[in-house]
Amino acid sequence: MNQKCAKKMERKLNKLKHVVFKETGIVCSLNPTNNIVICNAGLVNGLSEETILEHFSVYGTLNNIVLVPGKSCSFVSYVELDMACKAYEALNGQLPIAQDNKPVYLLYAERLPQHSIDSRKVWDELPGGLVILDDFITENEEKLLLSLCCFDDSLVSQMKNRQVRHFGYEFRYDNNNVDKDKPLDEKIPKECDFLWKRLHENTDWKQFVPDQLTVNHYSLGQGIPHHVDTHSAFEDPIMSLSLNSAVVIAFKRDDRDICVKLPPRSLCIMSGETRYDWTHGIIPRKSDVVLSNTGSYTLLPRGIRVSFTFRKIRQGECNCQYTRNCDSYIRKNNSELQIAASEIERLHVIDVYENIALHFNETRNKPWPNVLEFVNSFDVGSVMLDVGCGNGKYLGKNKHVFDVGCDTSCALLDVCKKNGFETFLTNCLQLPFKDAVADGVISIAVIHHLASEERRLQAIEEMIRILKVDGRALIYVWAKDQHKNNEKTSYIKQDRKNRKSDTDVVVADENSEAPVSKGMTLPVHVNRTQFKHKDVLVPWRLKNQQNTVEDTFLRFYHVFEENELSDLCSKLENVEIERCYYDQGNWCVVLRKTLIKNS
Ligand SMILES: O=C(O)CCC(=O)C(=O)O
Ligand SMILES: [Fe+2]
Ligand SMILES: [Zn+2]
Repeated sequence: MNQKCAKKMERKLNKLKHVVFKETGIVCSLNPTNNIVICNAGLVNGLSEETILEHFSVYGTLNNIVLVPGKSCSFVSYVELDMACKAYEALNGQLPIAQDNKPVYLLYAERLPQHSIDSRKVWDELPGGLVILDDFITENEEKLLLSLCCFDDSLVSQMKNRQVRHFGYEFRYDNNNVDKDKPLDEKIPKECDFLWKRLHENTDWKQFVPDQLTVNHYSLGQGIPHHVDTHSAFEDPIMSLSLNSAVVIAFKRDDRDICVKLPPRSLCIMSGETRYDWTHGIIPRKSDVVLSNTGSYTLLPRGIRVSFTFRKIRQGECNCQYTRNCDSYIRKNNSELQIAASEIERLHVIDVYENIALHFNETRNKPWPNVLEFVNSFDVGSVMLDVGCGNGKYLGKNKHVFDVGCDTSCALLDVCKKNGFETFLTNCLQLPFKDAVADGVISIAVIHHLASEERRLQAIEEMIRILKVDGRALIYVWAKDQHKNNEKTSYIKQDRKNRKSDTDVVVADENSEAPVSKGMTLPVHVNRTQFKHKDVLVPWRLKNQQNTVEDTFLRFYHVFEENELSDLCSKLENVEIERCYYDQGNWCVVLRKTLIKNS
């Protein structure tokens, strides 16, 4: 390096030193230690453990890799000082792994950040009901099984997706189910029978004999997206035999992510909690990062992997206790909801708001900026309707428009009236207006209280009906995902200490249910936690002036998945979705009314 370059590098590193300190609180310098800081590449620029390991393990054994969420720096730690020095000399200012293929800049650090990467990603603890039996079969048996079903390798490697073959019954990926009345001619090969004898002799699974087999053939770089094997399709357990190559499979539940190495010839038994409540998936990549027994990170290259997944077809519906991923439970609830929808809305929405109106009013006075911006975007003289206006938080905000609110709660409309707003009483399913009279409609946190998809669609249809062509509507609904982009929403973040009003404290246990109508029950959501179900009862603890709890009410909510709201809106022929976004734990759309397309 000439002197000019050296000066430039020094200035660059000095600047980055401050950036790293600001981002992580870690002091770094040019004094060699075992820990190297990659100052300008991290999770935000798409750097992965795998890439780090690929380039840095060339110089020695790593005992830690730390990627900090949301940051553009990362850390690598070597077991020996001279390894770190060698890597530093070779890679500083050279290695183009940062964004735009710019070289990485390196410094040394005294310590690593406390909160490492994915501190959620764990290796030592298996989810409940997961068992891995190493060396379940011998190498000869592995060869025999591999020979049972040939995939043409030259053909396979050109395909984007893994190759799949079914025996006994076909698993259809279009509807995630099996045709139970259409068994295949090709049964599970007899050559597999020794597996069950061995299983019965060596484990507590004394009865299990599968009647369905899926063979997955993964070429290099292929994986399988996270999923739960459909509850109603297969019994418990599910067993997967790994052949030819090891792979890392991940199990996820809530914000936990457990990585498990499946060596070749091992049998992975997924039962109970693992089979029903955790998703499993294999990231598509060519190698995996594994934590060895000695605590060092190594790169485990993958080869072609074939897995034999054995299952037993379930007759009838599933009635497991793990309801969130249970298609049987969801289907039953949905059909019951269809029938009972209007009654549930009356008991668990309309009556509840009538009862909690005054208390609700005290807790709802801060308008959301994006809604205000929408309201303020209308011209002088525009006609605007707030469907489900509640206490009138968004009425009278734009002084140049003529705005009217409507709601099902007389008590909330009284609050509006006291503030001098125009309102009327109505249900959002039928708006008492002629077609095409309004320039704008807002409906904030309303249609998630409707208990069937048909009714939610009907409410949107009504809003569009009363809009003039080119009129715009803004709709907000509560999102099922309250952890979007790794940020918890204020709903999740608010804990007891900094909560202004103590209305939403935890009153439900995990998995508790409450009756709603005609023998039907719905899950009761635990406040301030992620949603487990889409149709839930959310507790409201009613407090009096003295701030003591008088009663608990359960409000019905249908919380929305990503894209669910926009998919629903797309069903209407005369709307264009102008914008779709996530705001304060809600999914939001801006719609524009159009003429009916091609008519
Ligand atoms: O390849 C594996 O081990 C898992 C396959 C799997 O999860 C499935 O086919 O449902
Ligand atoms: Fe699976
Ligand atoms: Zn189930």
